Amino acid sequence: MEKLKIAGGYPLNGSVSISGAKNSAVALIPATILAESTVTIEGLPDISDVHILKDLLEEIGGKAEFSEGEMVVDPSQMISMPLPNGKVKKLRASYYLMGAMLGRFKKAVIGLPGGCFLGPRPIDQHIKGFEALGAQVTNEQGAIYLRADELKGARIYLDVVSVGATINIMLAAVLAKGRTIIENAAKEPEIIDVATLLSSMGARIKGAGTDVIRIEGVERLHGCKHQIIPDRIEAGTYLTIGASMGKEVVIDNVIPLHLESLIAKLREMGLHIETSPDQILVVGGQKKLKAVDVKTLVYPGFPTDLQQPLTSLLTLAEGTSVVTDTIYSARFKHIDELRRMGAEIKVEGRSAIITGTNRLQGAKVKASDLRAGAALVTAGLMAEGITEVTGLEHIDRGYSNLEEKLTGLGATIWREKLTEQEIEQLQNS
Ligand SMILES: CC(=O)N[C@H]1[C@@H](OP(=O)(O)OP(=O)(O)OC[C@H]2O[C@@H](n3ccc(=O)[nH]c3=O)[C@H](O)[C@@H]2O)O[C@H](CO)[C@@H](O)[C@@H]1O
Ligand SMILES: C=C(OP(=O)(O)O)C(=O)O
Repeated sequence: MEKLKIAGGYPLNGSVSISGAKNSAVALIPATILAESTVTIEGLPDISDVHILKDLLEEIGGKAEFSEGEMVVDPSQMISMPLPNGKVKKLRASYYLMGAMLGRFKKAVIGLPGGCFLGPRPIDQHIKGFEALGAQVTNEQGAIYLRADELKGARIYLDVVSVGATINIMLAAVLAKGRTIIENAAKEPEIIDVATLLSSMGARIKGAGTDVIRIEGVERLHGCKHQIIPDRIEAGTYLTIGASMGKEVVIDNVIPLHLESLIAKLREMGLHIETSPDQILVVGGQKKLKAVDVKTLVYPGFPTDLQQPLTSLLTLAEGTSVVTDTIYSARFKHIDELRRMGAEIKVEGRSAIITGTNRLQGAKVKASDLRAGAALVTAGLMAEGITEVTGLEHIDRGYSNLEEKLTGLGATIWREKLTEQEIEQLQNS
């Protein structure tokens, strides 16, 4: 086990290149199951979620090679091996194995997913979609059993706008007979990315990125090559870091349109931001930042995944900010840790109320989930003195080469092994 150590309080400068999107990668990799020949995905991030999904493809008989961001998957020998336990529990997106395996084999057994605990994260809308397509679905001792004699297109209205359910139903429907219509679909850029891959494989999909997606089932799908989109959440994290400690920080390999809600908020706080087709420049440290109110919403609203890092930045703003998470009921586990660093924050229901302070102080803190980790690293860079962050298994799910990227901006951040005593303390905490 390891910890990150950060010597905070120093200005950052330079450029950082953004990796491929985690939330696309974790759907694109399972989508390869649907093809009859080799699929190559370029630009994948080097994160644990990607490595685990590669292992899971191998567990079901696929051949997968991953190096320098490129994954080559030969799905021809895959079988519908049950995966009730084990690695499926380590990430959220293992739920995409349900849609992809149901689509290809008409049967699957997949353990309920893991991922960040942010309050209850049911998958009832995924199941509603699979059932509408003709599958029988049962939950037996924490694993979902899916089986269909035949999948037939259907009209499916999502009661909750869900990224996962939208993509999972797409995966199951592309090889179903006839037309599927997903209404009240999620519109996140990652959904368009998955639809682009599936279309390159021969699927017929219209409307991805709008709230009505139409799919005409096809008989078979073939291999192809696909370039993943950049990670808007990783980019937003570095943008927030640049806003807090940057003199001039350039975020490279990004689609600024995907981050309009964050850019608008940062401008409202008084930051100078410029965009070009694939870069964002943020100029920080010029004047005191203004407090703002933020409410997380489905895309193109402010992303819940950036709520936690933004909270760290708001601890420096003049006045009181209110951050409300409308997507998750318990995405505030980073707040107690920020308080240890001197932040003045109270949580009321789904809102965090942040009173700006002059300076955070380095402390020993623990990441309870992926973006809590991003928030604590951001706070550590802002704080005076040394911050130690544990819980790196969460951060490593979503940030490729974090220390290298931050060191490239001039940060002093490094990893150290935990001592036996520290491991014991963590286990008892
Ligand atoms: C792997 C991945 O892409 N993860 C992202 C995905 O998660 P995930 O796909 O799990 O999130 P959803 O969009 O499905 O969830 C949104 C909301 O809908 C609820 N819900 C969802 C499905 C369902 O069947 N029933 C239901 O009630 C959830 O509890 C949550 O409150 O989108 C979230 C919202 O942008 C992001 O925070 C995650 O980073
Ligand atoms: C919540 C997240 O991830 P997951 O859905 O994979 O747990 C996230 O990326 O912030």
